[in-house]
Amino acid sequence: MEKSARPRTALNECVKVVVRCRPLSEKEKNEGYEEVKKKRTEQTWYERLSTKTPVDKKACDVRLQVVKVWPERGAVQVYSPKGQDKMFTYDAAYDCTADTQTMYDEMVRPLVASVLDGFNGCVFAYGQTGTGKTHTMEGTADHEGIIPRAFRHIWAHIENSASPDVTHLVSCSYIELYLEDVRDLLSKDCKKLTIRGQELNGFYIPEMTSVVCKSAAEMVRVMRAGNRNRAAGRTDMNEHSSRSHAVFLVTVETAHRKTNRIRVGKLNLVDLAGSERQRKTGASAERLREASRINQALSSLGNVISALAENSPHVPYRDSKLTRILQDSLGGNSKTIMIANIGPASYNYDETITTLRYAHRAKAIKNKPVRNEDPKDAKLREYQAEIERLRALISQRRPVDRRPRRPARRAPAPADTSEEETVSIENENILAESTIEQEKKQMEELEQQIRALEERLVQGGGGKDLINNLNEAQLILEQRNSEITERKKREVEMQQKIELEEETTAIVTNTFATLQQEVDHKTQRLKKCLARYGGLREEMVEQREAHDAERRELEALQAALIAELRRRLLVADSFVPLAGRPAVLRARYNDDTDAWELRDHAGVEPLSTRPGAAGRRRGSSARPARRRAENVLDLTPIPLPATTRLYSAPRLAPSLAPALAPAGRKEEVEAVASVATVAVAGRKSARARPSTAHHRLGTAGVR
Ligand SMILES: Nc1ncnc2c1ncn2[C@@H]1O[C@H](COP(=O)(O)OP(=O)(O)OP(=O)(O)O)[C@@H](O)[C@H]1O
Repeated sequence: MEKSARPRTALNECVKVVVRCRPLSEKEKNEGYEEVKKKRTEQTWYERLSTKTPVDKKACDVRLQVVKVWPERGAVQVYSPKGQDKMFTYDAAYDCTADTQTMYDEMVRPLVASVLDGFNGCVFAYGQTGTGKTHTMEGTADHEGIIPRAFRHIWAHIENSASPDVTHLVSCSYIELYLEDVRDLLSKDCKKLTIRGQELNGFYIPEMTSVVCKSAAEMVRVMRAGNRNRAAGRTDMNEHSSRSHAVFLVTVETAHRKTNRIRVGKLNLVDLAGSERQRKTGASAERLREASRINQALSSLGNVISALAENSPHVPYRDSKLTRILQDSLGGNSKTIMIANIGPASYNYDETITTLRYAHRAKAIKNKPVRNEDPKDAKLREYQAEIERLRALISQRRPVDRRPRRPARRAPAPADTSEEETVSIENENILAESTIEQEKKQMEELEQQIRALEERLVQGGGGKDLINNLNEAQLILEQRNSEITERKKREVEMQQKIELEEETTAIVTNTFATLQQEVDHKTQRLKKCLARYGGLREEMVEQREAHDAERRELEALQAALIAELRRRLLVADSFVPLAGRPAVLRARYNDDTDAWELRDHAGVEPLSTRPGAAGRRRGSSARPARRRAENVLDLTPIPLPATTRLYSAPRLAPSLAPALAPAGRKEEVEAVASVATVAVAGRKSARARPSTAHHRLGTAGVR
C-alpha cells in the first residue's frame, strides 16, 4: 500500500453492510441429522421448528436452518433456542439462492465505479470459518467471485473510455497477513514487509511488489500466482481453509490530457481468515497457532469497529497489523462494503449471532471518502515525466544522429600532408565513427525505454471498431442494470424506513378519544417496552454466555500454547549452549521494525550499572541493581528419574567399627552425606519456585 494524500474536505459516508447466507453444507446436514436424532426429546429450537417427524431427513434439513433471510427488506431473522427471535437489518441481505453476479451488480458495481473516478474503495468479507468468504471474493471455476468481476469491470471501463486523450495505468499488489507477518505474495520468496507510518498520517507498506497489468486476464493470472503462495490448510470446518488474511490491491490511475490532471483510485479486496473455535475446527499444533493469531487479529478488528461505531475518541488501530492495513477503509478515506458471511445451521448459532452483531455495529461507521486528484505518488505522472525527459534527451542528440553514419568515402589526404598528419586524420575519422555508433546505440536504447514505458500505459480506445461497439452496448446494459438495482435498493431502504416509522407515526397520529383509550395505548406501549427490555436482557445473558465460552476457549488455547512453549523451552534448555542464553533472553520484539531485536547493552547501558536515581543520589545498598534481575536466567529444572543413590555409610558390626574407620573418617562421611541432602533439598526448592524466565520467554514465544 502506498502512502496516499490525506483528504482535504470529505463528505461522511457510512460503511455499507451486506449479509450473505450460504446453503447448508452436506456435512452440516449429516451431522445435524444425527444431532436432531439425539436431541429429539429435548425442548430446543428443533422442536419449535419441527414438523411431526424429527427423523425425516428432508424435514430435518429445513429444521436445521435457523437463519431466514428477507432480501426484499434487507433483513436477517435468526430463530433463537430461547424463544425470542433475533432480527437484524442491513443495506442488503442475500440468501443461499442469490448468486455473486446479483450481489456485484447491486452493491459492488457502484463502488468500483467510484474507484474508477478516483476514490478509494474497499470490499472485505468477514465471518466464521467455512461460511463462504473466499467463495464470495475469489469464487471458483464455475462461480466467478467479486475480485475477477471487478477486474472485468475495470477493463470494460478502460476499453470504453471515450477519448484517446485519456491514459490509464493499472497496477496490482497482493499481500497476506500470516501469523502477524505481512508477506508479499507476488515476490519470489514471499518476502516479509514492514508497515510504516503512524496512526495520524495513515499506515502504508512501501516495499510491496506492484505489477502493471494490461488486461483483466492478466490480473486474474497475477491473482492466481499470489494464491499459490497463500497459506491454506484443512480443518474440520473447511477443507480449504484460508489461514491468512489476504488483501488484493488494485490501483487505477487516469490522466486527462486536456485538464492535465491525474486521478488515482485504489481498490482493496480483502478476504479475511475466518474466526474459529478450536473445539469445532479440531485445530492442533500449527493450526492452533494460526487460529490464535487469526482470532487475535479479528478481535482487534472487532474492537476497532466497536470504537468507531461508538464514536470513541480512541480507536485502537495500532493493536494489530490487520487494523493498521484497514485503517483507511474503516473510518478513513474510503468507500467501504463489509460482506458478513454466515451459515444457516443451528450448530453455528452463536457464531452467526456474533457475526451479525458485528456487522450491525459496522453500519454505524462513518468514512470520509475524497477523490484523489494529483497525489504526489502517482506513478503515471512519474512515467510521463520520464518519457518527456527521454524525448528531450533524444531531441538534444538528434543533430549528432543526422551526421552521416560513416563517411561515404574518406577524403584522401592532400598530397602535401605529411604521413603523421594523415595518420591523425584517419584516427579522427575512426573516433568520429565509433562515437556516432555509440550515440546511435544510446538513441536506440532511449527509444526502447520510451516504448517500454508507453507500453505500460493504456490509451483510451475511442470505441470505433466492432469490439468496442459491443463493449459500449455492454456498458449501456450494465448501466441500465445498475439503475434497476439502484431503484431496488431504494425500495429496500424505503421498506425499512416505513417499518421503522410505522410505530412512531401511529403514536403521533393517535388521538385519544377517551381516558380508557389512552390507558390502553400506554399499556400497549409499556408491554412493548417490557418486551424490548426482556429482549435486551436476554441478549445480555447470551453475550455473557458467549463471552464465557470464548474465555474458556481462550484458556484452553493458552494452556495448549503454554504446553507447546514448555516443549520448546525444554528443547532450548537441552540444546542451546549456556553461553547463548543471556542473548536469547535479551531479545525483544519491536513492533515498529517488525522483528526480534537483541538489545546492545554494551552500546546503550552496561548491565552492571545501576539505573540513575531521579535527581538525588541513592544510598548505597547491598541489594543487587534492579536491571540485573531482568537478565537472570531462572530455569525450572527438569525432574529426571534418579539414576544414583545418596551415599550411606555401610553398617558395620560395632566391634569392627573403631578398627576399620580411622579417626575422623566417620565425620567426613557424615559431612558428605549432609551436603548431598542439602543439594537435593535445594533442587526441590528450586523446582517449587515460579519460573519467571519461562514466563518471560513465554510472552516472547507467543509473539
Ligand atoms: N454461496 C455459496 N453457495 C454454494 N457454496 C458455497 C457458498 N458459499 C460457500 N460455499 C462453499 O462452502 C465451502 C467453504 O467456503 P469458503 O472456503 O469460501 O469459506 P471461507 O469463509 O473462506 O472459509 P475460511 O475462513 O476457512 O477460509 C466451500 O466448499 C464453498 O464452495
